[in-house]
Amino acid sequence: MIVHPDEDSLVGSVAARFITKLVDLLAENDEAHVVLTGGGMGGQTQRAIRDSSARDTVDWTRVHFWWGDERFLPAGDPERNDVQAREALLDALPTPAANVHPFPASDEIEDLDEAAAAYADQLLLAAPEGRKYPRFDITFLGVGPDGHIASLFPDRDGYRNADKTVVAVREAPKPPPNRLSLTLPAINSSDRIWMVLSGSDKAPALGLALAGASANEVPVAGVQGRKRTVFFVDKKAAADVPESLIASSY
Ligand SMILES: O=C(O)[C@H](O)[C@@H](O)[C@H](O)[C@H](O)COP(=O)(O)O
Repeated sequence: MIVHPDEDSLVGSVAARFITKLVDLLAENDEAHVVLTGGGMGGQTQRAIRDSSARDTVDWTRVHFWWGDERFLPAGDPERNDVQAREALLDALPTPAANVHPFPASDEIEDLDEAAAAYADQLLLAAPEGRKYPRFDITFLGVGPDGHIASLFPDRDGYRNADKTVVAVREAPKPPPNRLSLTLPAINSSDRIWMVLSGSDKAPALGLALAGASANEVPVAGVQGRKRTVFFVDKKAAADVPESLIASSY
């Protein structure tokens, strides 16, 4: 857990760390796969990456972008996570369009379940032999006040089904009601999961997750990357975090 005094220093430091990590990953591998999130902190982090003076140290042509979830809306809708990410970051990068992998839009595939299956197919196409999804290097997640991550909300079925990589989400408590999301196993297949959250409304969810709440009640409690899982938070979000956990899990 890394605690920053305020939002600006939080997103600035996550952006710097992301750029450094990508440079290292691309020195070792031909490509890197990054999973983006929607929400306020996702957008702010993306803008901080775009505006970083170190941005051009990354060979962005070898980076692939995926999303952890999407709001099921028509292509180009300003509420879509991919539209927000293009505006905040991707449009400023030389990444080829073929490396950007948004979820289907509701005017491309009308049926939500078919759209979920289509994204699962896209993941499979990019997967190494015998796997269902690419090797995700870094997955960003925001966390809702109810502890949701991506579009995995509390007390719902189907998120932990290891056979599935993508789920159709209906009647989501956060608008819009129809969404698409990676499942928890797909998220947890990522080498690194970086959760970025700020504000006192997030403190109870973070406190519960760290106190051992079930992933069913507080989905963020089920997040566990293969190599590292880090919470990047501001002081307000860390209000209910025991002192002993701060920085020690980093
Ligand atoms: O589509 C979305 O809205 C998200 O992917 C969602 O999971 C978001 O990351 C959290 O709700 C946190 O959002 P904030 O950072 O705005 O609190």
